[in-house]
Amino acid sequence: MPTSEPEKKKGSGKDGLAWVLGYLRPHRKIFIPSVIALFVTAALSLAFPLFLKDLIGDPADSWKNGLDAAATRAKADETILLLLGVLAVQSFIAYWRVKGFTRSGEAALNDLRRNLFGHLMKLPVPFFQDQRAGSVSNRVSADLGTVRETLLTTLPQAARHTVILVGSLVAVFFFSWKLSLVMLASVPVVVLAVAISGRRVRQHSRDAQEALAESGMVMEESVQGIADVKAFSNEPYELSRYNRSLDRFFDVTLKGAKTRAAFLSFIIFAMFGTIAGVAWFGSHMLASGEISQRDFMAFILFSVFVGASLGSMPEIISQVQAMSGATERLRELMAEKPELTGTRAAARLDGGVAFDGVSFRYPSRPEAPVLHDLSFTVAPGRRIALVGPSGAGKSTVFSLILGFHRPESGRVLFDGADAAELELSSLRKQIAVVPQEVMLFGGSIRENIEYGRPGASASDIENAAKQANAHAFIEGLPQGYDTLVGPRGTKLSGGQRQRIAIARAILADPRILLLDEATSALDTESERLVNEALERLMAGRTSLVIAHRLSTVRHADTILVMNHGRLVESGTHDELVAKRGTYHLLAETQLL
Ligand SMILES: Nc1ncnc2c1ncn2[C@@H]1O[C@H](COP(=O)(O)OP(=O)(O)OP(=O)(O)O)[C@@H](O)[C@H]1O
Repeated sequence: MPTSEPEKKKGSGKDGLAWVLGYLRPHRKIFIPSVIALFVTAALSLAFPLFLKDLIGDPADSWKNGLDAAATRAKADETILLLLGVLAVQSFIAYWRVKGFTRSGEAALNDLRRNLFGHLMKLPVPFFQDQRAGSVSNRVSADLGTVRETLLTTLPQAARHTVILVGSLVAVFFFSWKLSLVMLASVPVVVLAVAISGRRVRQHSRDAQEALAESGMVMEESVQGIADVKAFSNEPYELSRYNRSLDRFFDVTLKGAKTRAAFLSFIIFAMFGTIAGVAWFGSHMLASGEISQRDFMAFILFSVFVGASLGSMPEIISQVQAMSGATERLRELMAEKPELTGTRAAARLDGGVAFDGVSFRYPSRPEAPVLHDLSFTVAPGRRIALVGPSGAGKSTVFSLILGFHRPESGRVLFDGADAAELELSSLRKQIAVVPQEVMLFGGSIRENIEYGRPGASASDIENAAKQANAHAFIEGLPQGYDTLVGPRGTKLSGGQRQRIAIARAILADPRILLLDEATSALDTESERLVNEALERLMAGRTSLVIAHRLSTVRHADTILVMNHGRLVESGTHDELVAKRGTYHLLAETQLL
């Protein structure tokens, strides 16, 4: 994530928790009863040691005190029935609690996921250009996974263990304050250990998350570019890259594991060592008749509960800390500024486009100016060819027209109105792009064409395909319009993909057309079909074409010749040829 954004919210763990809990607010009607049920079941689980101490302790005491064995048995029968009753109630409530938690938690998480995705969609193009492939999506899904785990598993656990801890502590003091004091002697040591290692555990978990996301990114890059990977026989290289990132993850995890392992083993020793010590002290008290068998049993059972709850706290704390790291990153993402947009909705455009003294450099490379004081005017309905050597800035002109970037100085104008004042979405709806390398979305051909105007009728889609010279070949496919095409349309040829993109643009019915002509040659028939489709698409619309073919430039009303981000020549083909300047050179050397 770029760090240049001024508005970065660095929340504390508590803020992060409050942020996540904020998403639970709309679902409180289910969440709050679930929390209450959680406390009730936690409290009820204390009944277990309470009844158990009677079952185990009473017979021993009555035997010692010479009481009637039959009465003791009857009391035990009564106790077990009560205990089973409590367990049944506890299980019944637990069923609803788990359901309620899952329902409200997952609903809240879905709201969060929706909000995040909605916000991602609003972020400016440069934000994504500055990221490596998949890094945003990988990190978001890893972080959401952590938040989910904490919300649905760890927080309920924390609440349960807290209730059990407090209840058990009250119980141990009640049954023997003397033994309790012996037991509690170890608590300050444990608290200190938690305080010291907690921060380190948190840092390690954040590092581990990042390292894992990094390896996910390597996989994503390799999978996305699989054709190139194979073409260059670079599988071993990619494997070694993946291995390196896994090793890094492993190292970081191991480092974290050391802290956690040391912490856990310390806790285990302190905890169970204390219980053993207490049992020893208690048996002395028992021997001198200072405590009854029943109370001693109660004390031991509740101490085990105290130990178990305290023992689970480090895991809970480290998970909550992991969540606070995850929410911190998610909130940073939410704090990224959305795309700047004007407020005035662009009315139906005539199609006039102009650059007025536009200078521009990419924020990621501020040292390299890309456009210098570029000015040109395109009258509505005209056809403009942009030519120039590679890196001249032609695609950048398109990006500025689409509002992906804002000029550093100067203005981009539509029908004379400053683009900065116009609402981006209303503007983009009137612009269509036919890129050089057409990427089709995973889905049917119909859906891919419909992307130009979501909700278009089947007949509109077919008409668009007919005008784009695509209908015939689509009908020829076994599943026709329902044929599924891969994310990159691998099942279709370049020319076919282009005609689908043209059909999409025809359906969108834009006023302005941005066309990046394919450099790769199509066979003559395919090229004729594509050109015919393009002619129909361009008719009556303002078209800007990054041209690579002489036939295209010949038909342009005006040719803009760019070099090093400047407009060096403009005019018709004949005028420019006569000038014997840059264009002439480009045409001669077939560098168009
Ligand atoms: N996202 C980006 N971040 C930084 N620099 C960029 C970015 N995109 C393009 N550039 C740089 O801007 C300059 C102009 O690039 P642009 O893609 O507009 O040229 P072009 O004329 O379309 O070239 P080509 O015909 O090869 O596509 C180049 O020097 C390029 O390296």
